[in-house]
Amino acid sequence: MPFPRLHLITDSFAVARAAVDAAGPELAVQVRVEDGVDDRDAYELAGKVVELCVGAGALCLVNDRLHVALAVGAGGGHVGALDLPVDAARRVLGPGAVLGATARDPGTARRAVAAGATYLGVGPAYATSTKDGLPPPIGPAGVAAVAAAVGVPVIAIAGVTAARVPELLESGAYGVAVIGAIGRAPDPGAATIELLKALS
Ligand SMILES: Cc1ncc(COP(=O)(O)OP(=O)(O)O)c(N)n1
Ligand SMILES: Cc1ncsc1CCOP(=O)(O)O
Ligand SMILES: [Mg+2]
Repeated sequence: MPFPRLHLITDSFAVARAAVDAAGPELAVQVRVEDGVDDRDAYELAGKVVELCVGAGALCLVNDRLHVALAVGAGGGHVGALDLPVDAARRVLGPGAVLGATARDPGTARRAVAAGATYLGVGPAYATSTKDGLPPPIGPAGVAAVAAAVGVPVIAIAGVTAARVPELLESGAYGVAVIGAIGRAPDPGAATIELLKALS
């Protein structure tokens, strides 16, 4: 199965289940819990999501907490500027794991790939209310600058909707990552299908 173009970032098993039921192996589910959540709760959620994903052929990734990713047998993890450095994360996960890294500019992107990143989460592409404290959006042009600089999949993140997917693909993005477009949708399964159609 090719690397997934649609990445759902969530801390809800119900949302993950609806999206996996709709997308199966075309989906990556990144388990991302708030900083105040205990490792035990993160472990229990991630274990349920991994079981769901394995049964459907979907990829499960764990945000930040790579020890939890290893403990539950996830496909890999994602790190940003406040997490383990990419080279350390690669050593922790091992050579075969999927390792995502956050980048918003070509220099950071190149360094992350050189350090062992499998894919890059690139943004914030647009403004979003989901996460506070983000730097200014880089827009499709910023995504394009990163995509032109690296040879790994670029997953655009922040403010992503199905309507914005075409311009992101045009900019060179391989795929997208979303929280709200699926997680806050009245019907997460239908929202998942809408995003997959936009990505196809
Ligand atoms: C696919 C993807 N891209 C970017 C991020 C953001 O990661 P990070 O910068 O470490 O911020 P937090 O998600 O930890 O708040 C991501 N998680 N996934
Ligand atoms: C975790 C994260 N990192 C950069 S933006 C973001 C949140 C994206 O949420 P949404 O898809 O609802 O804009
Ligand atoms: Mg992080």
